[in-house]
Amino acid sequence: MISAEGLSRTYTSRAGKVDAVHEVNLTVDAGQVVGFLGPNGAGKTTTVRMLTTLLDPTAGRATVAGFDVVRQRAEVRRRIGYVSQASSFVPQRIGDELRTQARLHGLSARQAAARTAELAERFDLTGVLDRSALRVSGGQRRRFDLALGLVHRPEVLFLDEPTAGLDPHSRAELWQLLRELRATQGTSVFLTTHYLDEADALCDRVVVINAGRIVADDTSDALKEQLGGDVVVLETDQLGAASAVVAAELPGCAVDTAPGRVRFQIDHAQRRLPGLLRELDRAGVALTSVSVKRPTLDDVFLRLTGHVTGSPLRTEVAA
Ligand SMILES: Nc1ncnc2c1ncn2[C@@H]1O[C@H](COP(=O)(O)OP(=O)(O)OP(=O)(O)O)[C@@H](O)[C@H]1O
Repeated sequence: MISAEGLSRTYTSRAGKVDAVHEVNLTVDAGQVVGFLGPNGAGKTTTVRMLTTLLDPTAGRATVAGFDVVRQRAEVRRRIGYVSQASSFVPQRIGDELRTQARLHGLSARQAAARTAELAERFDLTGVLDRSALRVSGGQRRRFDLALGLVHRPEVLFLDEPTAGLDPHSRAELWQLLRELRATQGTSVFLTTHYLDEADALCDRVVVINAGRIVADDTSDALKEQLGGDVVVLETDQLGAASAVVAAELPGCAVDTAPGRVRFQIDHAQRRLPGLLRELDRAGVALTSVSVKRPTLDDVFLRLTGHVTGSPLRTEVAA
């Protein structure tokens, strides 16, 4: 559905040249939901603008829904939906805007009214169809943006930070809608986000870009696996005996002890812990607690990019 080879964009300004996107290779299959992550200035928007025909690449090529983004711009546009970060200024009433968009995409007046009713129902907008998009809540506004992007039943939907600025409740609602969309429509989705948990929860694959280059492209689970397994902490007063059992059962595993606890890292802890716990019990080691921490996508992101993402969620939580 999306294919990019060597896709590049260099900006030239008075300050000099910026390699905003450098030789990006990318594929997104039909029905896949791919999260596109990167720190500020990494090249996400530039990539999305090229894939949505809004900006010409300076090198390389890309096809979306089978059409070239430069030579077959109109064909691409007909088949994609793009919900941008800054939703457009829409003074019209929500219902009118949905109908107008449907007519612009070639639907008859009757079909446009039917499509509007269908989208309003699906995105829970029925009660606000007579209101201007400037007079609804943030969550309703994002749902309206999404409905607008889907009016013409696009094959590929581009979402630029779809839940930025939403409160946790509206965010959860939007996640649910995106999951339903994926389950029922088979639409391919390319979603940029700063929220690592969003990529984890919604996406089949995560592509990480840093300084214009793709630095990871895999499932979030596979990326987490690369971090070297789960961190296990055993709380016990019998440090010597506990570390000896761990060392014997998990040869080569680095064991770190501190007063009251033994800590180590292993792959697939859930599968390997029961056997280890049996051996500890057999050796007479009393444990007061056992905890397992899976690496998070934040850990992966930090390792790949060296940045802590400017996650709006964290700011919200902290505020
Ligand atoms: N029109 C432009 N002229 C010159 N440089 C630009 C232009 N647009 C973007 N850049 C530069 O290109 C790089 C990539 O920017 P881009 O907006 O694609 O990043 P981003 O990953 O979307 O960032 P953010 O998460 O902050 O939105 C940055 O260094 C940016 O300053």
